Amino acid sequence: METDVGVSTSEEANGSAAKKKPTVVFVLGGPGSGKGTQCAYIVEHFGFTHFSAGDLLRGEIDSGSENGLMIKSMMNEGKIVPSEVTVKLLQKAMEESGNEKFLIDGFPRNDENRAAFAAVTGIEPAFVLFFDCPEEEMERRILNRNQGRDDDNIETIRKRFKVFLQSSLPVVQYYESIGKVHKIDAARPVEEVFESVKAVFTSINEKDD
Ligand SMILES: Nc1ncnc2c1ncn2[C@@H]1O[C@H](COP(=O)(O)OP(=O)(O)OP(=O)(O)O)[C@@H](O)[C@H]1O
Ligand SMILES: Nc1ccn([C@H]2C[C@H](O)[C@@H](COP(=O)(O)O)O2)c(=O)n1
Ligand SMILES: [Mg+2]
Repeated sequence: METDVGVSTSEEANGSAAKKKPTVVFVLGGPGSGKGTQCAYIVEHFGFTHFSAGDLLRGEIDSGSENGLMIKSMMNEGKIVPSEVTVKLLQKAMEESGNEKFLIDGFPRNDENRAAFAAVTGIEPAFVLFFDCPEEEMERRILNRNQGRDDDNIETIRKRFKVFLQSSLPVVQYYESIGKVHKIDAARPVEEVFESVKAVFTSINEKDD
């Protein structure tokens, strides 16, 4: 097991009673690119807590909350749920976790998500992992996933790809423009992808020492 990654700190220079802000890494990539799979490995090796925005939203549907029906119908159309809902779920999950290092998977999905998270939490990501994978490979993976997700059908998958290109890629491009993206070739076998991911976290660990 590797040591923890302490990638960002917002402690004030004078060190007076300043509260350290959590370290957040956004994990982005198209539907089926392998975000959840790689996050499980990162958790094991680097001590992060993993939150998938999609999983939190599915949990909200299952809990029978008042937003459940709206979330379900948006997800079945491959649409992005209003940021207010998703940011609240992420903030609550982080507060309750007891950890200070988070992988946030599948978020921000659009510029509204990005701005709302920054405004509500005051947190900017330490960096962004972007899993780059061709659409045909992502489609193949999703169709073989068998996790019983309502949105893993070809009609919704195509809608999700369209939303990814139109709304999510521009967010990756924004973070690229400010030098925060580590792009990973995600079309390779799981272990090979993780070697590249590990190199990113290890090099950040070393820089921090
Ligand atoms: N590198 C890989 N090579 C082959 N299959 C993979 C690879 N990574 C993940 N998979 C498989 O592809 C499917 C999708 O992976 P995963 O659920 O991690 O993707 P995701 O990016 O989280 O997708 P989504 O955005 O839909 O939640 C899973 O069945 C997983 O086992
Ligand atoms: N920030 C987010 C993340 C996810 N959703 C919705 C829309 C997605 O199609 C669906 C599934 O997400 P995944 O598990 O594939 O990451 O959840 C959203 O509206 N906003
Ligand atoms: Mg996922």
